[in-house]
Amino acid sequence: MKVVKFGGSSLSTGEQVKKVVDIVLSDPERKIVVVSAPGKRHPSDEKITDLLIACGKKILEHDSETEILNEVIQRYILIANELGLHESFTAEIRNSFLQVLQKDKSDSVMFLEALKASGEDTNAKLIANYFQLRGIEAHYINPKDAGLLVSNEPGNAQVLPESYHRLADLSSHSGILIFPGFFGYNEQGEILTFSRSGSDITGSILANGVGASVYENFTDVDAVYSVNPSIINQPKEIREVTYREMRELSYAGFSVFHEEALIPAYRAGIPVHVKNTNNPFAPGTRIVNEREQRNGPVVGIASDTGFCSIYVSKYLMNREVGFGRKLLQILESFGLSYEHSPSGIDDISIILRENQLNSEIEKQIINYIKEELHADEVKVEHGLALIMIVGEGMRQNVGTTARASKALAHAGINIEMINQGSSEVSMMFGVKEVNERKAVEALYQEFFVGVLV
Ligand SMILES: Nc1ncnc2c1ncn2[C@@H]1O[C@H](COP(=O)(O)OP(=O)(O)O)[C@@H](O)[C@H]1O
Ligand SMILES: N[C@@H](CC(=O)OP(=O)(O)O)C(=O)O
Repeated sequence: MKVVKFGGSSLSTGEQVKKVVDIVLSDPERKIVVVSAPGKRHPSDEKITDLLIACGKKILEHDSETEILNEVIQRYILIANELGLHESFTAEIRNSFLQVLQKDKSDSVMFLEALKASGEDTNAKLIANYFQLRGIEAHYINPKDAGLLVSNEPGNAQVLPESYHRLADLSSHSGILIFPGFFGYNEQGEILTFSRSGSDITGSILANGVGASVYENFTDVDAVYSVNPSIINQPKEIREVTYREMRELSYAGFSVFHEEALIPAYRAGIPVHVKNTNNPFAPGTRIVNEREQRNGPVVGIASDTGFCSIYVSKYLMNREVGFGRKLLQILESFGLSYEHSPSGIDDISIILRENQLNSEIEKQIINYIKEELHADEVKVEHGLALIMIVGEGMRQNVGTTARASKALAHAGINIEMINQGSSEVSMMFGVKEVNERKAVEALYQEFFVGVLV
């Protein structure tokens, strides 16, 4: 049995939904279908989820939501009409949104959670309806009825372990099951969403629960590319990548697959296959436990912006017991999470996402570290991009750091920091954000041009 997930880009129009249904029907193993809300039809379009968030904010600010709400409803009606669904169903769509808007707003966060989830929920109902119109036994499945329990973390929910055995029952359900992605329910029966793009996570959880033979993730590109295609035109495709490599690449910027979506599939040993809805016969990319090392040490180069570093130096820091702990405790007291912490004998840098800071918090942290830890110097550097080169082959291969540093030096890029992950499958370079593209291009040239991956 296969679990198949279709992203928002695969469901943005009626034409796209028809392709999705054809793909599902072309393989009888494709039984559980996870769907996102309709995504962008063209680059300047808006995703339904973004429209719903904007709509919810208007309501909570007592502003008029009518225009955005109509836009949302019209998008579904357009799709429903393209698919030839019955008029009574289009009326149902309108009513279901109006019902969500009637919900209690005293807890604004939970109200927004329910509104966000209604994008996937409505789409799952719509798609089930279209399967039925084509004469196929298909059922919309509600995540609460199926037992998808999640933690109480709005916009960042985590699956609760007891979900898995409950979800296992889906495998004995008749027909094709259409399951809305992106959300589950807490123990009180309230809706909570995963982090953005989290339908990938739903698919992986279901694949684990039913013990699928494969989790197919359909999107709008032929494969996971070795580098973000918006930086390099037509980059090399990755045929096979390990869970560990993909986890690092997703974390570091490969938005094609959600960074949290690998773990459930990995734990159950289920391969993930990324494929293109618009070109389903392309081989795609397989995410597996082990792969053959054929084409050099690096499988992919990811990058992301929006980081800053807190640099702390103190003479003889290495001899001071508990220095690192105290420093991290200060960050914890401000509720900050950190990404990396490269260190030397007398200094340490803590890399954070800079959207967690503002000038006031920054000032307080600097003073706190100076006073509590008697640091010689504390400074914050903004506008950093992190470039991650990833590959299992880096563990056995000597000289990868040297090649990468040389390539960056040739391109005239100053490396602000280097950090090699303890797993030795990744190496991170911090550069100024303005140099992100140039750095990725230089590294791509070094590790991929002329190499078959
Ligand atoms: N390394 C990469 N390989 C492939 N696509 C990538 C990569 N990095 C970023 N992307 C982007 O991810 C997009 C697909 O992800 P997303 O828009 O979330 O799809 P979906 O709507 O299917 O969930 C691609 O269109 C591409 O622009
Ligand atoms: N619709 C949700 C969840 C999701 O996974 O969407 P997509 O498949 O379009 O990335 C979001 O936009 O976050």
